[in-house]
Amino acid sequence: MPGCTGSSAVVPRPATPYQGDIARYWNNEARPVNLRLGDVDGLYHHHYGIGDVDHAALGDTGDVAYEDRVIAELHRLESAQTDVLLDHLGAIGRDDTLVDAGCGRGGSMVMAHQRFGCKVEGVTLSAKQADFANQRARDLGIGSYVRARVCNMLNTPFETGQAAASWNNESSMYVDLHDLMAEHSRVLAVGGRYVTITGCWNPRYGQPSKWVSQINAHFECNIHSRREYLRAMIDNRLVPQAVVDLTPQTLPYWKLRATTSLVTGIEDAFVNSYEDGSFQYVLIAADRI
Ligand SMILES: C[S@@+](CC[C@H](N)C(=O)[O-])C[C@H]1O[C@@H](n2cnc3c(N)ncnc32)[C@H](O)[C@@H]1O
Ligand SMILES: CC(C)=CCC/C(C)=C/COP(=O)(O)OP(=O)(O)O
Ligand SMILES: [Mg+2]
Repeated sequence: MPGCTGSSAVVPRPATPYQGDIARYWNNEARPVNLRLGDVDGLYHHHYGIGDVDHAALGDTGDVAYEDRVIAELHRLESAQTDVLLDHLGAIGRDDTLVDAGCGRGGSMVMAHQRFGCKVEGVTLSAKQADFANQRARDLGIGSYVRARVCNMLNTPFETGQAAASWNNESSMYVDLHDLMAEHSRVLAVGGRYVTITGCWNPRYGQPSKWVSQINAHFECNIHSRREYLRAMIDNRLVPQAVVDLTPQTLPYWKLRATTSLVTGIEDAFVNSYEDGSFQYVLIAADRI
């Protein structure tokens, strides 16, 4: 993808036909489950939630406002997921630069800036997402800190060693992991921190299960195995210092989501694969040595 742009005015050519398809997927994506949750507080996520459901906050299922409370609770759990990712970035100062690889509509970037006060650079293949994220940053008065560009995460415009920390939040299943970790390793300062939260198939199961295949088809992505993450990191000077199995913590989110009118049809594949052990929801944090 030659160059990167901060707007949809000039969109660089995708590096591969596949990336063109992924750009089209996200340029066309407008699922209510994502927009209704983001409308709660203006933080728009494209990832899943973790944590216990606050059933007291949901109230009576017969209330006319019940589904609105479920939407707010699902969103709270998705923002809680971002907080756990940010907890693993280490000590970040106001003068640092963070990189969000596959930034979506920018909810994690806004939360990172709100927590650390620093610059957050995001890349996405989707011009629509980049424009949306940049408009949200302008609306919040943080446009000089939070910026999304249309750019391939495997070929970013960032200087070598520029970032104190970088992450993939449910965006690593669209690229080759060795290519990805090589680019993070280049952009990160020595001693910097890389974090990913991802769904990955469990090598103890053997191969991707039918549920994992359904998720791949649903999102046009290519879920990796947990071992591939660790191997690609270690081969690229990224030494894992935390590997956290978040599977038990994401199941409550999925079971609550499956009760709403916002279901997209993929809920059973996530619940079944998490419960049969073929698929895991994992956070990996690694130090750039
Ligand atoms: C499921 S969304 C996650 C968005 C965001 N990380 C979040 O947590 O809300 C996946 C994102 O990865 C981006 N993506 C996929 N392949 C990419 C690539 N090669 N370069 C840059 N972004 C990519 C998509 O454009 C999309 O924004
Ligand atoms: C854990 C894995 C394998 C995720 C694949 C990446 C992905 C599409 C995440 C959710 O995006 P979204 O929030 O747009 O999806 P949905 O419409 O289901 O909420
Ligand atoms: Mg979603």
